[in-house]
Amino acid sequence: MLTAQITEPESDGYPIILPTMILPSITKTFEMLNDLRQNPTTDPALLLRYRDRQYAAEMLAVAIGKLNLFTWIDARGSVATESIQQHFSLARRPLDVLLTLCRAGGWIRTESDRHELTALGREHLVDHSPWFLGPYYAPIVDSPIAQGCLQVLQHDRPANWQASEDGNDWHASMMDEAFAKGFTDLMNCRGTAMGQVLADKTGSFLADCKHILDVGGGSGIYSSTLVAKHDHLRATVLEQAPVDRLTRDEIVRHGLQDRIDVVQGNMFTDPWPAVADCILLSNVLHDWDVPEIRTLIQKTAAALPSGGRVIIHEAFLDDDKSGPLPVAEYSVLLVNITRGKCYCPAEYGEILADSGFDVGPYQDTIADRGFITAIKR
Ligand SMILES: C[S@@+](CC[C@H](N)C(=O)[O-])C[C@H]1O[C@@H](n2cnc3c(N)ncnc32)[C@H](O)[C@@H]1O
Repeated sequence: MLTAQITEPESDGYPIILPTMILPSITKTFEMLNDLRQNPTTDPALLLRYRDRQYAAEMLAVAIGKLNLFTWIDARGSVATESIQQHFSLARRPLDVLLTLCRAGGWIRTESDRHELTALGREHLVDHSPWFLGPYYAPIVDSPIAQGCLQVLQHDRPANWQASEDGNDWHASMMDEAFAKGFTDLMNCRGTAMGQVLADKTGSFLADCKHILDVGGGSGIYSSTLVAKHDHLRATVLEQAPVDRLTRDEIVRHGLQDRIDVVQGNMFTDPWPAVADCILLSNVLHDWDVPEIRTLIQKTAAALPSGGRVIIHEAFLDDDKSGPLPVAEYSVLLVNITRGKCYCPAEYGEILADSGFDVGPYQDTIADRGFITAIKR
């Protein structure tokens, strides 16, 4: 990206760009691109939300137009999750995501695992109400994304939208070089500002740490922002092929190859490098279901010394799973393209505690993301 320096407006209202001013300005732009210590001054949350909420309307359309879920709940007054699951033959993971979306949207409320409609849900989502809005969603109820939502709800299998053309899910698609490049770029651009804020907010937690292991680190952007802001840190990124090659290129682009190395490996089946006193799991656990999360957290515990630290960074639900709405919407995207969904701090906290960690409080970072920390006992 090249920019030219723009001078103060002249009397005719147009700025004058002098050739001699262009070179220092270009240099400044490249310096800014490489200076990972410089945070943006604005909040990109809405720009990310438009993209992150992409599946939510279709999931609601399916709940109204294919299941008639709200009319069914209303006829029963209140229902348990298991009754919904059995009656509609739905899988546990996507049903949890759908119910979270419904609570966050304010259409149902849940107490002791029993769900009932709110006034908003009863007036606008029940098919015999005079204010029923079902027909408003009819045009999208058979769209490819809606069909994918229905498939996930019924079969718990990610649909293939946003994966490669051959119908692989996201995980299999990441083995393809071209797909992996596009998706790693996507995560990298999102990670710059998020990584900078994460680095700011974890400063005191990392004060006594020396080496971070960034598991499933993608482009390595979080390692890069952490070491850029904290001079005492080094990092190792553990990534699978072919992403690991992209990771190396990105780290060289930032000039951080002397402080960050990259190890190629499968985080589930290969041993993790025993180098770290802190492990970062950024946007990794939310790609997986609970058994895989338990495995990754147990491997985290095994790779750390006593007193070792862990940071889980991603988009978190509130512990009662009634919001925040942007995260509930993002969870619909994740349940459709990965084997995971968004979780709350309490869910990870329980697994961390079982695996020998003392768990710290949740903290926000930027754009609906945040992190929890834990220290190995
Ligand atoms: C959603 S991305 C997160 C990337 C980065 N940590 C971030 O926060 O942007 C998940 C990453 O996990 C990596 N991954 C998935 N399965 C893996 C495996 N079995 N072993 C190593 N890495 C894996 C993917 O290649 C991908 O880069």
